[in-house]
Amino acid sequence: MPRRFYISMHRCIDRKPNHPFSKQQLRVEQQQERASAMAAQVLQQVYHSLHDLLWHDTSSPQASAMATSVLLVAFPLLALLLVRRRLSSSSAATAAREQQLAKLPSPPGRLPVIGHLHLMGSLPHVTLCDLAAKHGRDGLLLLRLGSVPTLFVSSARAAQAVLRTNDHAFSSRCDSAVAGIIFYGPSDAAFCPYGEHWRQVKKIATTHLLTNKKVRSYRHAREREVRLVLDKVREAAKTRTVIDLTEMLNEFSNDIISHAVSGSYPRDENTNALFRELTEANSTLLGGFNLDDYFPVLAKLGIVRRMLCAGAHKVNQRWDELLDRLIDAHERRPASERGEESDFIDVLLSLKEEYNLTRDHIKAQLVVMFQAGTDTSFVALDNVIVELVRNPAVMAKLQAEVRTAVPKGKEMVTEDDLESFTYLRAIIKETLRLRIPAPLLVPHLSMADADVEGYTIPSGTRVLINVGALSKDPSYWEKPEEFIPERFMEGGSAAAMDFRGNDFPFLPFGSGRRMCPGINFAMPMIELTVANLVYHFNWELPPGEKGVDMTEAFGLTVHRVKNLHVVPVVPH
Ligand code: HEM
Repeated sequence: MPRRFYISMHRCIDRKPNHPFSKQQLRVEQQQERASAMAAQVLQQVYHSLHDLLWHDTSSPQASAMATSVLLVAFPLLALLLVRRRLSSSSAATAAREQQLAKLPSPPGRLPVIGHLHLMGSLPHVTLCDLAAKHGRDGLLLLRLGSVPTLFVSSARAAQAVLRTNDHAFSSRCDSAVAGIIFYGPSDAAFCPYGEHWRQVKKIATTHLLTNKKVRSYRHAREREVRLVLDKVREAAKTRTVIDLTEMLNEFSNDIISHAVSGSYPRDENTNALFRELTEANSTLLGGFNLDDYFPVLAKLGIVRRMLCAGAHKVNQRWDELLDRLIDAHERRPASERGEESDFIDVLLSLKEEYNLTRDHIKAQLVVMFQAGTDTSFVALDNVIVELVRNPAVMAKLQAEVRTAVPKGKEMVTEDDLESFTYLRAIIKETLRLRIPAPLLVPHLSMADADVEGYTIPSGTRVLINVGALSKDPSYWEKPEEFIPERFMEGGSAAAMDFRGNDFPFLPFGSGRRMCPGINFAMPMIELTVANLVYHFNWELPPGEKGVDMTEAFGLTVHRVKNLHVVPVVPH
């Protein structure tokens, strides 16, 4: 807290009356003083608790931004809450809700105004595991993050109760002003609240954009993009140059999605780079600390909302211009030129009447495909390569699988070759188990009271499913912290376990109504890329480097802080 603000606040509290009062005036004055003193105490607590975040946890800009934002809003918010306290506590519905919430296990240390926010730290998925282990019961833990009750789910049984038994109650998304701007409403498939519109757009994603048939139609585009990566790596291998493989794979994932969204018409390097820049800008906006996630009442105030949303409006304007340009170009193109490989824009335009889609609805679907598809796929792909570099025996076994099946000297491994690579698929599964790109899924919101493990979870509760903890739960996984792809091979301890939403200890794509519709799109892209990278090259760490830095950062996805730098070597 700025010292200037702190001192002036105390001056205000220490002020003594300098003129006589009536008894009633005096009582009012005393009450106000008590409220002010309480406010000062609370702010002092807030200050001390957040002090650590601000000054000792500078590793994450998100943590600092969060702490700063909380400090900046704490005082007005507290005043607001003090005024509203009487009103809200008199509501019977609120009281009943509070009673239900009070029965749930919750960690100590809850502060006024910010609740448990100060306990989150810079890696919430890690902190939450620790808190759940210490204070959770029946796989459940209730946190008050700002003014929002948040249920944290960390057992496979409780996850099943939320995502399967009560899926209908837990299938909405939380209100977010920033997501509303970025996703035109939000009216996209991922952030749109549950309802008829969401059902329609999710149906479009699963039955028109991301079907097996559609994904197969992009096969040549995938192979072409992989070939471009191989060319770049081959150049570096000639001189044993260190390459930033993370950066290369990020660009590659973005290009693949760009192709699916807008095809090769009218696309160029600049458009791809712009897509990438805007997707990253969205990730920063959505993955950062957003006040309205924790203080929705405050965020509804005009001035606060304007401040919160300024950045989102700027980014949205740039998306808007880019997408308008691409949609216009697609509309001008004669139908005869579209061919079999129609892209997402073609498909959405063809569904306009059937689904009553406005231009903004179409744009929302396009933006979300970038957002949901790029970062997750890229992080998964990058993690696979990182684990291979860290586990040379696994790398050697995979290379043997691929190099035995594909004749030496072939220009590239194609999608026809992938079928027989069972070890490759086991490696991808094991990576998705040990390093889940979205370890808390996307937050769900309950729309009705629902029973979970004997507790009533009231409607309006935000729910985070810690799928990262489920896939390391020792009651389901042998040596859960070790990278052992063999567990997924025939005869292995997890041979029957799959990630398609039916095995609750293993949910990297979620489960139920809100499950990811992009598995069929992501898998061939990851398999094809990894198969080619290990078929053509051996991989070494740069001279002098002893290992890969695995420090993580939390955002829309969990990714490593440092990029993977490696040296490609052409085998003899
Ligand atoms: C390895 C890659 C991927 C992973 C690990 C992944 C993971 C996830 C997760 C965890 C969710 C949230 C589920 C929930 O909230 O319960 C999700 C939602 C979603 N994903 Fe993926 N995803 C991947 C790739 C893709 C791709 C390639 C696309 C599209 C091109 C895509 C599109 C979506 C959409 C539209 C949603 C929102 C679904 C809804 O809210 O109903 N994802 N994904």
